[in-house]
Amino acid sequence: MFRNQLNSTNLPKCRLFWQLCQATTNQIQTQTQTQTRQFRVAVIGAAGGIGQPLALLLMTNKLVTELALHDLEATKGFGKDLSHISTVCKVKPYFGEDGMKKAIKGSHIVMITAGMPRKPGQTRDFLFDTNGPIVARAACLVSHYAPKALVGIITNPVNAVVVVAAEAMKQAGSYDPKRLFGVTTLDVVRAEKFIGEHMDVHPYEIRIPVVGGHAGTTIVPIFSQCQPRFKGDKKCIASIVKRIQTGGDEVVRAKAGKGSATLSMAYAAARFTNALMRGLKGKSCAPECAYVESDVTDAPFFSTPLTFGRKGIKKNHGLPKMNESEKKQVKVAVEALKQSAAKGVEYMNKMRE
Ligand SMILES: NC(=O)c1ccc[n+]([C@@H]2O[C@H](COP(=O)([O-])OP(=O)(O)OC[C@H]3O[C@@H](n4cnc5c(N)ncnc54)[C@H](O)[C@@H]3O)[C@@H](O)[C@H]2O)c1
Ligand SMILES: O=C(O)C[C@H](O)C(=O)O
Repeated sequence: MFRNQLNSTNLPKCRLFWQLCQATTNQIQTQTQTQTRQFRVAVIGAAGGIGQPLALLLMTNKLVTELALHDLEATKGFGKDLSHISTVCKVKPYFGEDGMKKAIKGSHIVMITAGMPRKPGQTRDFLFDTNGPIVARAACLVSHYAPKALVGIITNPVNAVVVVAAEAMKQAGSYDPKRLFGVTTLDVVRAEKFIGEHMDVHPYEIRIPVVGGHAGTTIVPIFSQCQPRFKGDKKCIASIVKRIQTGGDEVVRAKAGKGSATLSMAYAAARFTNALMRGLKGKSCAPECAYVESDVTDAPFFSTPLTFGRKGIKKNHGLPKMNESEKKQVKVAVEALKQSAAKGVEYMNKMRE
């Protein structure tokens, strides 16, 4: 129809009409895109092994409007690179000590991945002295400049530094336990992958809660609640549990001194961020496990399945039904997590003195 009109003698008028139609269509498309893409997400430690692939995955998430990328190292180069990707997401690179505040300000979600990864032979706990202060500072800035933001902490040792973050936020004057999360999604991702491989089922179809914390025996996959029902004997379960608990060591060894899990972690963090954003939008999402302040056990922080909403945690589903062996594993985890939490609190108390 438009082509016919364009062939007529009335060309200038038709062209104007055509341009108006085009402009309206573009406007509608842009509005639709911006209506669905509406969150500013800050990645702190963005130039690192996890930060870069996480930024790439978030760039392609329809819910992200703006990515604030901060690192002590320069973020301008890879920020520029990302900014050429044909999505409507804007990239804002920041660096240096001052840049963190600017990256955090105005963000709906802050993902913290800043800090050292471990080397073969080291435990995650070994990183506490280096990474504790980094997380404390970031948490303090969130408290001041984005007190309503949801904060995901990836930096290790998660079991202790999430407590450091909580204490830092309390000291800074704004802490909401519903908005602070230790990211343990990689343990769930590993469980889905290893169980999927064992049962010859697509990992997307596996659902299994992994409760506790994020180190060794504090990682407790609840096989009795695996869906579809796990097929395998006790020996088989024990060997997959062990592999999930030591998945991080497996990668650290394979990388032979060049860091720890980055790509699988970026995948897990992107999945977790997406779940947080769906909650913020009031959309439904399958529960995800995360390490949060909790009264589910005697440990002050504990990972259990959570449903997210507009203000962070909407529902903590608590401990799933467990068999005797799983209950024993949780007991062991609780004792270790009490110690990790005490370490985090003690550190922040010393900082205050
Ligand atoms: N939660 C988990 O499941 C999980 C999984 C994998 C790794 N991790 C942890 O994530 C952390 C990061 O791992 P990575 O492989 O990306 O390390 P990396 O060394 O590749 O990157 C870390 C980045 O943090 C930056 N950084 C350091 N101090 C900073 C500060 N004060 N402000 C801003 N940026 C700062 C560094 O410049 C670097 O670019 C490690 O502590 C690692 O143990 C956690
Ligand atoms: O193992 C590590 O140090 C990194 C991370 O916590 C992981 O589980 O891969």
